[in-house]
Amino acid sequence: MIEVKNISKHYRLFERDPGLSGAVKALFKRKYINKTAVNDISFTIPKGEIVGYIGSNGAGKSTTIKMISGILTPDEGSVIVNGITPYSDRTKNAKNIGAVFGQRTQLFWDIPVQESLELLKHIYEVPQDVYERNLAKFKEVLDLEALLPIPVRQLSLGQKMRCELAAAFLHNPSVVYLDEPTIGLDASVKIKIRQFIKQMNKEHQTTVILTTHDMQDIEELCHRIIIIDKGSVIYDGSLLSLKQQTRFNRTIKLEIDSNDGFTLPATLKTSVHLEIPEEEHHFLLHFNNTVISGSEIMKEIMRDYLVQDFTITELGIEKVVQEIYERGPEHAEVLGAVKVSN
Ligand SMILES: Nc1ncnc2c1ncn2[C@@H]1O[C@H](COP(=O)(O)OP(=O)(O)OP(=O)(O)O)[C@@H](O)[C@H]1O
Repeated sequence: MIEVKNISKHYRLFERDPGLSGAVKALFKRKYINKTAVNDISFTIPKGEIVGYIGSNGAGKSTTIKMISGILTPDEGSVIVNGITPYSDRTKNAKNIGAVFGQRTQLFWDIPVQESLELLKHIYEVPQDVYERNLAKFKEVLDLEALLPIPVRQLSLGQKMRCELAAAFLHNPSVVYLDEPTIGLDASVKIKIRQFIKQMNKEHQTTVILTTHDMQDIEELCHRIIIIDKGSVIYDGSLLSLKQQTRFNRTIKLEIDSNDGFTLPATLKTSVHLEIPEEEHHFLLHFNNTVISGSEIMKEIMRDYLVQDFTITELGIEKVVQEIYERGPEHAEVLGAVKVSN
């Protein structure tokens, strides 16, 4: 169980006037400004949940994760993870958690992966039988066998990431923080990694906080997402409800046999948004399926037009989230996708 209560983090930044005179002035008098990276964030994550923690670049994701995992201390507020305050009790906290932080490694650069894992076994005091069982499983699910004799520095990005995940889950931690675990990886490695996270979560009830810009990761792994923007939570809820609440969550691609163009029937004007793409005789109709169904729309259109073909697609999460990022928290209400939790 993770309880985050009203945490904020401000960075103190050194500010210098431009040019040579600025550099000289700064030698004698330093000017600082405060930058708020995380602003009064609260949420609770029960045991066994996989939560996607997402936001655009610089939104404050890493800063939040660093506070929850004990690397940084919040300036205000508090964090409790399984009864422990992570930044106050770092040693005890380390035994309970696993982490993969993007480009950084917890494996030893110059020695074979197997020896790195052995060392971590001792550091985390993992019983031999648990170690052997886990290693056997990791070999199978992450396809590790061939990588174990190789030093980390000789591994490709995807190979290294598979080993990092094995290291993060080696001691059966109750909470795992994953910061961009699939960044830059090819599709087959991404699939492997997602399968592995799912399996570990299912078998051990591992709580996972996943930070990623890859919306496929979110779609496949997380029922709940927390979206932050400019340091504040702008959405905390299910992925499904985010999609449903978005202004348009479906699109009909329509091909009609008409040289006179296409106008929306009056009955659809309030519920359907028409987009006219470059392609001749093709039209896009955006709508929300909780307001009007695709078949109702098609019935109306077929009264006036000869429809050659049509397809209905669901709005991908990329689009939903992109719209929220672009509009920002101040416009999120218009989008109808906001449920602020704190
Ligand atoms: N050590 C630091 N010193 C000063 N400012 C920092 C520091 N770390 C982060 N920031 C600033 O705090 C804000 C939040 O940064 P953070 O790294 O938490 O964002 P993020 O959501 O993880 O971004 P990204 O997706 O790009 O990794 C940014 O404006 C960043 O410039």
